[in-house]
Amino acid sequence: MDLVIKELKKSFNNKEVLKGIDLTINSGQIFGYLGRNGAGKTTSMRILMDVFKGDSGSIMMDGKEFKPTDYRIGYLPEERGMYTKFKVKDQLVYFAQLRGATKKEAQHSMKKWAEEFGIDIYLDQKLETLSKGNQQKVQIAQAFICEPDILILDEPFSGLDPVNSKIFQDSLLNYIREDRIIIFSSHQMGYIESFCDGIAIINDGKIVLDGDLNAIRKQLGEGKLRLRFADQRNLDFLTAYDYTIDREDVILTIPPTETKKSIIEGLFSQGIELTMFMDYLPSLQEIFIEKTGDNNEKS
Ligand SMILES: Nc1ncnc2c1ncn2[C@@H]1O[C@H](COP(=O)(O)OP(=O)(O)OP(=O)(O)O)[C@@H](O)[C@H]1O
Repeated sequence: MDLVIKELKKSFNNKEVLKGIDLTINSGQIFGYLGRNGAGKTTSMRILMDVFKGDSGSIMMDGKEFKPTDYRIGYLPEERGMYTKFKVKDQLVYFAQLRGATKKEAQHSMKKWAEEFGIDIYLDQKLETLSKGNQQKVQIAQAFICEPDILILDEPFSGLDPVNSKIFQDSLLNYIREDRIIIFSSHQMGYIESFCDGIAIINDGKIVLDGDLNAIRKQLGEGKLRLRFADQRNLDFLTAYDYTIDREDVILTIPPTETKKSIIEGLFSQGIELTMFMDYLPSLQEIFIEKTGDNNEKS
């Protein structure tokens, strides 16, 4: 499946929140959607969910107009919204039925996902009697129930301890299928880096970067080298170069007159003890700050 969003705009009270979003989201992988607080992520996801309409623009699925009612959509909202006074099992069955399941299918799916996330022992308890982390697992089970075609997860890891994070990561990776779209929004860059192939960064209502994460890292790292020296206290031999320090490493910009090879050979010929050198690949955090930081906002 290919979900293609074009020129999507949305204003609230005359304030333009989405300023013409262009995005392509492919099935069969986890798509990472990033942006600073208030950038417009939730607004875009809510339009996809048909909570409200965009003011203009188009959303197409496989070349046809996207109709949310044609798909099962699982949503884990950032502000968790379940009924705290209801029993866990009743809520899960309710959400399954909302997604079009019969009572029998709903019961079956409720049991399956409750077991998957280890909350089957709480099924007869009211949600409010569970710990925060266990409530979070109920919310996650709710998103997966009835195997949605489109799964939208907003900060799914918040509140999970490392063991439960791992259970959730495994479930998420198992869930990937060619006929499923998974959209994952988080401020925790490590998770996006470890799961997502395609990413998009939204800043102030516009997409400022999108594509395959590995390709983006390669492209943005071009022309730079990561070097590590046995002794980093005195780097006088680098004065001719433009470089920055990243913990124990030096990130060096290759000048137009030189190549990777000439730099390394030059260092060796001076007898400098180089313990590691590699192509520089910026982290997602560095990319994010570069694309959404204050300097960028002013430009
Ligand atoms: N229903 C609404 N009415 C008025 N303004 C809204 C509404 N929903 C969102 N906004 C505004 O739209 C902007 C984008 O909000 P949105 O929730 O989409 O951001 P976000 O990227 O999801 O942020 P966060 O990372 O903080 O969750 C914000 O300025 C927000 O105040």
